[in-house]
Amino acid sequence: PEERKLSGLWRNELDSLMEISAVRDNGDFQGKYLTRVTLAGSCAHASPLRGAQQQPSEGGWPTFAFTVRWDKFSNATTAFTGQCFMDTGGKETLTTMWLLREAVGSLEEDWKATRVGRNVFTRK
Ligand SMILES: CC(=O)N1C(=O)N[C@@H]2[C@H](CCCCC(=O)O)SC[C@@H]21
Repeated sequence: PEERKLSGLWRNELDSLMEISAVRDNGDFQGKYLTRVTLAGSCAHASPLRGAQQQPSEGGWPTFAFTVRWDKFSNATTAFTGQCFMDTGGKETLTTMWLLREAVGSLEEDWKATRVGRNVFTRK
């Protein structure tokens, strides 16, 4: 099947940008996530991301997962997982769900440390 790879520039519904660099033969990739959303009013930074995608030999749309380390923001990390789809017009979308883990000061606060959400990305 033609290369169904995630490399390139993507934008989500919050207008955040994700740049995925070359996808290796084993599906590994890395890139940068430029969020437009800052929880504590800090300015936007590019955060490193690493992940891996499937490359199904029988065709079909690959699933993937990646993590973003929000290193210039705070001690937080997000794990995204999802699948790439193409609509009849040839437009690719990445539908994802994510878990955002923020650092909390004590085990007693652990209950409130993880958020879940959805993001849809289309090529920029
Ligand atoms: C304070 C802090 O850690 N962060 C902050 O203020 N913004 C980033 C992330 C924003 C993700 C929004 C979703 C998107 O852009 O698609 S949540 C953790 C990090």
